[in-house]
Amino acid sequence: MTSSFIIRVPATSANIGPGFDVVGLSLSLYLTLTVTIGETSTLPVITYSGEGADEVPLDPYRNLMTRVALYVLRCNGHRTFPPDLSIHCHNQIPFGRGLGSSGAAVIAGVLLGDSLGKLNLSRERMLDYALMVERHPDNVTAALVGGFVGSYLRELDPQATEAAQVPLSEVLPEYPSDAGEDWGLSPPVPPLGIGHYVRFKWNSSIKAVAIIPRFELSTAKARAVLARELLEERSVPLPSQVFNMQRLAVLTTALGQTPPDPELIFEAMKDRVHQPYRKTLIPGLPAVTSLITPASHPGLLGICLSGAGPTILALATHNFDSIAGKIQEIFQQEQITVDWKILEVAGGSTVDS
Ligand SMILES: Nc1ncnc2c1ncn2[C@@H]1O[C@H](COP(=O)(O)OP(=O)(O)O)[C@@H](O)[C@H]1O
Ligand SMILES: N[C@@H](CCOP(=O)(O)O)C(=O)O
Repeated sequence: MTSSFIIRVPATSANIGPGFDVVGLSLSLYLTLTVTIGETSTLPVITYSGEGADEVPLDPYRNLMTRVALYVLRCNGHRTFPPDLSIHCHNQIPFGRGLGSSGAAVIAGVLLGDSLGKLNLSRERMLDYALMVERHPDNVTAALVGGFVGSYLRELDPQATEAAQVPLSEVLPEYPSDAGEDWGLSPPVPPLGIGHYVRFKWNSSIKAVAIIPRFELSTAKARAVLARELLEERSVPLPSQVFNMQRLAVLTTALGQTPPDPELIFEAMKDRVHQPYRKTLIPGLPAVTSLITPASHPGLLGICLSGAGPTILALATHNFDSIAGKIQEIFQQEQITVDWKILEVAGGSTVDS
């Protein structure tokens, strides 16, 4: 007899300008896993359609989602995947564009491990597992709980801090193909309560226009440039930190107000902590964030880089075509082709039978 269930995880846009590694917004593009147990095969069979289908590994010991699921299972006393497992993934979230595809894959893996092991983990505990893999909380928290979310990593005691910082290679090891199910050391179990979060209000008249360049920029690369630049200056200058904190404090309330105030939000979505350092990787970014305003494009509320980029996120209540058209024109001048989508703020991840 076969049984099946469906896991659905939304895309996310992190930072929203000043909230680097702090805020995330879940968006209506989804990673959907249809999981079936009872179709005979020894190893899990993964099939894939949609975004990334031509590049994602289908080997369950190489695929990010199933490696995370195996991590969760092994931390909870299961040696490996249950037999006779097949997983079909349909993915609408483009890879390496700043729309949280890896965060969604990590959350899908945690939910998969939880369901396969019948673990009944709480959301908070699921977040602990996700944070052992993706160590900035903004994307994974918003993907798990949905909405406009702020989060921080808790100050843990020294032992727990060490446990939460074990190298990623120990959390998600390379599983040797000839080792059967005996993979040696036990996996590092996450300490309790690594992250805390809160959901902010969101005015439902606000839509997210995602302008998605047709090139990939890995988050690792976009974080490396940041590390390099900041290393040279030693730290983010204090005036830039204050600039961002002032804006973030206003933004988290301003996006829930009725009616939304374009002047307030446009200024509150500016950033001096990460976008200036990333402009070398995203030609057109300075022009996009300076040339289009609520005065030139009524309906526009604010513009920022989505996550680590290269996608641009424009928040707006109307006039979506003309806002996206102008951003497309700026990218065209840099010989960059884009696609764009109008997205809603989504609910959190779900598992349904
Ligand atoms: N559904 C998925 N299944 C397996 N791996 C995925 C999936 N989605 C993303 N990934 C992995 O994450 C990488 C992209 O992550 P990242 O560079 O953080 O960009 P972003 O999260 O902004 O899309 C992909 O190249 C792929 O290796
Ligand atoms: N705060 C992170 C967010 C990365 O988001 P992604 O969608 O690009 O993975 C960062 O800015 O590096």
